[in-house]
Amino acid sequence: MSLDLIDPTLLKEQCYVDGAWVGTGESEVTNPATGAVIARVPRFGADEATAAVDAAAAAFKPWGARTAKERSKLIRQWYERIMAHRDDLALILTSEQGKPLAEAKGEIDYAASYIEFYAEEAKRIAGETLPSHRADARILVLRQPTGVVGAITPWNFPAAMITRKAAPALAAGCTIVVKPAGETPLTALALAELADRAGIPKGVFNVVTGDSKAIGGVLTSHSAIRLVNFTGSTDVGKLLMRQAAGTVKKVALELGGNAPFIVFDDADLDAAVEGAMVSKFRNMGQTCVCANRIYAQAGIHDAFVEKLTAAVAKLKVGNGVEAGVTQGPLINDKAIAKVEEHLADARAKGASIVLGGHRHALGGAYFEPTVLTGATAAMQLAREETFGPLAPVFRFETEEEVIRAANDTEFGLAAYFYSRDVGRIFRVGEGLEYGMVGINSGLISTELAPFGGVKESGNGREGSHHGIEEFVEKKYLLVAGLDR
Ligand SMILES: NC(=O)c1ccc[n+]([C@@H]2O[C@H](COP(=O)([O-])OP(=O)(O)OC[C@H]3O[C@@H](n4cnc5c(N)ncnc54)[C@H](O)[C@@H]3O)[C@@H](O)[C@H]2O)c1
Ligand SMILES: O=C[C@H](O)CS(=O)(=O)O
Repeated sequence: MSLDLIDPTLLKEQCYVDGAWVGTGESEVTNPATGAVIARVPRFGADEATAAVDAAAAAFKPWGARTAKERSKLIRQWYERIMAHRDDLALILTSEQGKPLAEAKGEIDYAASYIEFYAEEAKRIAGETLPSHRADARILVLRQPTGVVGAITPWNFPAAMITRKAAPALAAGCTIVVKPAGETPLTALALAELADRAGIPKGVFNVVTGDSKAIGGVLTSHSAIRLVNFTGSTDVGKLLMRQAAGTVKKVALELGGNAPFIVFDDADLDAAVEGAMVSKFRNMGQTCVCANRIYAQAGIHDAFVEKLTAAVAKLKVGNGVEAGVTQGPLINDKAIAKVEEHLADARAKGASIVLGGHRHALGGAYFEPTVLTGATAAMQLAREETFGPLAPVFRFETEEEVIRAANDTEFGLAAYFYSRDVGRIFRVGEGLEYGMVGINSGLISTELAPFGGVKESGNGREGSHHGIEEFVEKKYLLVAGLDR
């Protein structure tokens, strides 16, 4: 089945290794909106993954030997080709992941923004000299590329989760092997095609699809891999961390979340509803930074629930390629089952459904955007990431109580709150144990900020000048004998 692309050659059904398209399509890629098979990609294993890492290792020294300006120019050319093919990339993304086309175009812009940023950052990776302890010696600190990067990425952002790693990696002089999620390989392969067209040398950027355990086993053990860069669930992140320990690799982890979204009595209620909508229902609730628990202070609770429900009722569920659709399908039946499990548990423990609460009449992987009230800490949805269009509202009385509740989780990725009290903004902003806090905004992600979490949400930072640190090693030279 072909997609209605302007450039059909962007739909790749082979892996990209060492500048060549290799393998034959065995694993089906399906459209979650229709269940139709849209492509077949190789089911590579350990041998093919090893060949990809060997290619990346062979390309590492030559790529690192290029000047920063040369790397910058090539990375910029990759950005320009992505933007030139934005609509096709968005259609491929929606077809394999399900998000509405408008959101997919937004993701392509967001993904490209990391490449644009790090094309420039490549020229700003500077070393330093430090005051020496000896008159005859000088201390020079170099920042050199870490080495070959093994990247494993999730299905919910098939473009951005790859460029958030590949862009700083290439900027630093690293080479990379990417294993995208089995559900959404086509976007990654299209990005590889555009990297090739941009003139990124062979072996620098490689994409392999297939057996995640076998490929992950190579990416966490091959001696040439110096950084394992993972975005996905906390459970898999812990597994990869253990596997990487065997060869003492650096590990950068962007893991699961359980975001609290807090609305105080002094909030701008309309702004809070707008923020809750974008934070909760973006990508049908399938983002790591989605509001997972919505806390409404007693004074505004009922008014907030009424306004939120009215906004949710306006969401349009359907195939993401259809005009006006704001909620596509979830990625698969397993995702639906998790939403239903959380819903059933919550209702059994006293929650009430205000809106939605059922599989959508469209069938398949569609689910009604849902609002619950009466949510409590005893419910599964308070402890686990729902990853679906389920908005549970918790009532609270005091600032101290809600900070305790918000922090009562092993996760620490994103948190949000709405208040116009400057003292409260600093007390709560500093008191929340998260890597990122949105204050009076439900959308916080940008390439200009260091995205990442604490606790069991991970340890890496992606974006801003901080995002280059994972990809460089500091080495110092002590140059002595300068008095002879
Ligand atoms: N913190 C972030 O920036 C961020 C961003 C997106 C998604 N996520 C998290 O990812 C999860 C959803 O994505 P998902 O379902 O794709 O996560 P997942 O952990 O199931 O899969 C992520 C990737 O890991 C691979 N994988 C799975 N098991 C593996 C193994 N044993 N060895 C090697 N690779 C393996 C998958 O094929 C996929 O490519 C959610 O928890 C979400 O919060 C976090
Ligand atoms: O799902 C995780 C993504 O990192 C969300 S965002 O697009 O960066 O906000």
